[in-house]
Amino acid sequence: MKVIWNDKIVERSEVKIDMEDRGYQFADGIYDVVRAYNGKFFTLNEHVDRLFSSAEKIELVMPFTKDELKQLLSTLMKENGISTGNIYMQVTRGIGIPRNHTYTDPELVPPVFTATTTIVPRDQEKMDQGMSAFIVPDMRWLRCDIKSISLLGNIMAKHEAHKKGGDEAILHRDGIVTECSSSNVWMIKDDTIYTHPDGNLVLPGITKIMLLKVAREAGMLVKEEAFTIEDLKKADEVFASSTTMEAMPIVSIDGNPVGHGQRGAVVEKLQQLYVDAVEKECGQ
Ligand SMILES: Cc1ncc(COP(=O)(O)O)c(CN[C@@H]2CONC2=O)c1O
Repeated sequence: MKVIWNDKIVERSEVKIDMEDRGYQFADGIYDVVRAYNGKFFTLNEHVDRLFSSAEKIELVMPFTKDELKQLLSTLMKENGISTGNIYMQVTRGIGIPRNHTYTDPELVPPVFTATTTIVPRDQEKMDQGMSAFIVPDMRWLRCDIKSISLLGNIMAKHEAHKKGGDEAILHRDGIVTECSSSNVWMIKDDTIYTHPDGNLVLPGITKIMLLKVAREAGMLVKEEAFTIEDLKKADEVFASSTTMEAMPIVSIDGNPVGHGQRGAVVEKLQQLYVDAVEKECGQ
């Protein structure tokens, strides 16, 4: 498998990351994950726009234009012969010698870009069966809108859930549900769909944007409104959304069944609407 290292497509073994790269020492960097189906990217523009938005928020100067990046990503997908799979891409602020908290000068120190591909078919069985989640306090910082590689808060939360046998962690701040450790979270009550509004407490998920769009186009009632842990426990259906999971039912929370303990009709409909949107953009 080839990878991207800065502006070149190379063998993975050729990549050399300096031990004083600020991404390695400070997690001073950003990332994004974009998915392709049938060899075509889905919502590539939205993901590239978000990556550039994250860069702007941390004053990181991107090393190429959006079009140059899209071209590079398309070439990598073709070189690796990816039909249905993901690209993980990240940018760090580059090498900081000597180590210092203040930012390196982008005129002197180039950022470091890397991207890798993985072949990941849709996990239809998991999407049918659903996953389990545990509620974990959201201990992250207050700029969760930035897709940062500083993910300790996220991975520690997911680890808490895994230790209890769960697939995902549902995060809350003083009882208000925000999102999951690596996905947005939604609940359905009396056929109304709820998810936390965008802002500094959640990542503005691209899958979330797409689900809001297709749900509203289908005449479904959707509210971008925060809800509490108590609301969540009384929900008829709960699901998570991300580029890699699409709309993934959550059928148990803290070991207790959600609704009837299986995927509900609203989530199943949303899954199909999302698949239809994918097939419209990427073909069958
Ligand atoms: C904290 C968090 N919230 C929400 C989302 C959903 O965003 P998208 O709908 O744009 O994917 C992600 C995606 N996390 C990516 C998706 O796959 N792997 C990841 O780390 C995430 O990490």
